Amino acid sequence: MIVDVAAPVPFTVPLVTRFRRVTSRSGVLVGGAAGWGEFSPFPDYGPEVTRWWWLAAQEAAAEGYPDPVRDHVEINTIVPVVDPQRAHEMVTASGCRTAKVKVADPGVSLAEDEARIEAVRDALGVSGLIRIDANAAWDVDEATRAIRLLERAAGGLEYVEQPCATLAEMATLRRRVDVPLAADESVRTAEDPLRIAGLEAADIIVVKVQPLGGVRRALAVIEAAGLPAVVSSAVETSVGLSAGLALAAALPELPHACGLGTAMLLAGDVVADPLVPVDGRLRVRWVEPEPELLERWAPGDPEAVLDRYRAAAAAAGAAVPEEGGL
Ligand SMILES: O=C(O)CCC(=O)C1=CC=C[C@@H](O)[C@@H]1C(=O)O
Ligand SMILES: [Mg+2]
Repeated sequence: MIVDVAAPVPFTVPLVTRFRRVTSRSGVLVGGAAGWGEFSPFPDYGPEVTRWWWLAAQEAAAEGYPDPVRDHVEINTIVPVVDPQRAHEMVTASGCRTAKVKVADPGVSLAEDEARIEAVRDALGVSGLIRIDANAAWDVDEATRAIRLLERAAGGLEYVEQPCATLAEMATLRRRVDVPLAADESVRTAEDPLRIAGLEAADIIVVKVQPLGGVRRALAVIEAAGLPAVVSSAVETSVGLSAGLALAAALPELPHACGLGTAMLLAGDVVADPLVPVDGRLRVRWVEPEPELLERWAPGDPEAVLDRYRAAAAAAGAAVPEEGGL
């Protein structure tokens, strides 16, 4: 698939809080006949992985998105590893009824995770939902112990996201604890969800559009897995978030809040009216970057960013234009 567009526009936007060991998000925006797409893989990925992210951007630009079946999507707020007071403030300010709390970060104690979760419960009230994300940090025994403690601190958990690294561990843990388990890092290729379902390793799959190569591919993966999906962002600008919003809007069933509330983790955005949830929901709409904002967020080293884009395109077996503007 080759897109008939102006050349890709590189950007770098700082994060307000360090997240996933990065302090800024860099990538490329690509405009086409159907709209705008974002290519923003995390820095540690090589072309064999980033080619999927490239395909997602091309889909948005060239084909656009499937028709939505809903006009709003319920959103969870995200609580990074911050102190309890900050966690409380973030949840209150978000207006969301569901919060996802990061836990088990290296060097952070379980007691600190408990205190953060208690603050989140206080901010949400009894009717709110709390999910936690351990990013594969625990083995089965550690996970069993931590989940019992953190479930008590939360007064009930909606689910635990990727407690352990492997599907075998997840399957064992799932038989030991009552809390539902969600697979995130274990969902990176189209085959993964099928294995998860087959091994009964998770109750829910977390799905991100860019790593799966686009909205249509993600829809097919979810259908094949036969598990409820939570659509999450890859901490993108509002252009990338709109691909997640399109996926969430097109899914026949959407029983959980989606992880698309990450615009506020960025110090700025490329669109004039960013996709920030209002009353815990995002209205389904598509966005366009503003030329002045693209200038503001132009990277110090645009060639380095564009090189990654070209390498991804080459890995995907396509050619991309070298030069141009908006
Ligand atoms: O799910 C959300 O609410 C927000 C997105 C989010 O948490 C993540 C996005 C991208 C990379 C991650 O480390 C992180 C996650 O692990 O889920
Ligand atoms: Mg996760």
